[in-house]
Amino acid sequence: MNTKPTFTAAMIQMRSGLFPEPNFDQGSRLIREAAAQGADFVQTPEASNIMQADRVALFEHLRTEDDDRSLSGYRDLARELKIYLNVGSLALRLTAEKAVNRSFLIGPSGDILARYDKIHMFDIDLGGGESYRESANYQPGETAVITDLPWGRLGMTICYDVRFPALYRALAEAGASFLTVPAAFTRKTGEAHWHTLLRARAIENGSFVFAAAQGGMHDNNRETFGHSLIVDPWGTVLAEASGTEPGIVLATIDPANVATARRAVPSLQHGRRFSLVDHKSPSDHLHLVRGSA
Ligand SMILES: O=C(O)CNC(=O)[C@H](CS)NC(=O)CCC(=O)C(=O)O
Repeated sequence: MNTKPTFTAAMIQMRSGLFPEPNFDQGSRLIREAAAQGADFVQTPEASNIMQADRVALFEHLRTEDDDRSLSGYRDLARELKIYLNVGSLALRLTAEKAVNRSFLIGPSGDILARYDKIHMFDIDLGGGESYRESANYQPGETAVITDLPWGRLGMTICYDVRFPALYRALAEAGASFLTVPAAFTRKTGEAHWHTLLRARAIENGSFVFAAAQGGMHDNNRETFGHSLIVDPWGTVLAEASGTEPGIVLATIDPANVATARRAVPSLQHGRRFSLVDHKSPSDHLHLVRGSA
């Protein structure tokens, strides 16, 4: 295994369809390719196992964590290739009514080192008839998760979580140098927000951001943005998929850049120095008279 101070990270861009088996074939082929190119850490996107809009069909294909063949297949693959594998997320059955959107960190032994259940549900009306109700099928997690890679600590998140900066600040304050944001961003919000949100999370937390993405037109009629990214703690994009095609992007990661960026701009240490006053509350009004118009 790699014992150098630096490592190679690879983002797998996918176009998941309606059925777990071909999705696993697509993912594992690209993971093998990444490992062949020297990747030590590989991430797959959100919904690596299935993208299915119809609830009945979705639940027909969902398995529990213990019975999921994609998960056991990815564990075997991590062991065979001796890589750290972040399966960005798998949809898994939790109960008869609810699923969970769960991200895994699998070690080179094939063991599951950490799991994270997506906290923030994408319940959105985008306009033009484009609506999402993730919470109708999925039970949100309630726990932020941090774990260890040989090269530093890793904070795990998923997709829409990226819009909630307090989660990333909590992970960075708990020691994360690497933040994972596997995603299935919509084309519309991706065009407007994807690079900005990911670079902001990297810059404000002095952390690497890893974001493997779904891309293109899926069989469930969803269109996703692609542009899988690796961002360094200074906000520089180290690698980016050029569009929506399935494939891999790689970058060499030097964990020392975390300390360098945080020394240059110590915003993590300068945070949380305020209290908040509501000018509508009479008792607090006086505090604001001087400062506000
Ligand atoms: O449902 C599936 O099949 C897979 N899961 C997703 O696509 C998820 C939940 S609907 N997508 C997002 O969170 C998009 C967030 C986004 O696009 C934004 O924050 O702008």
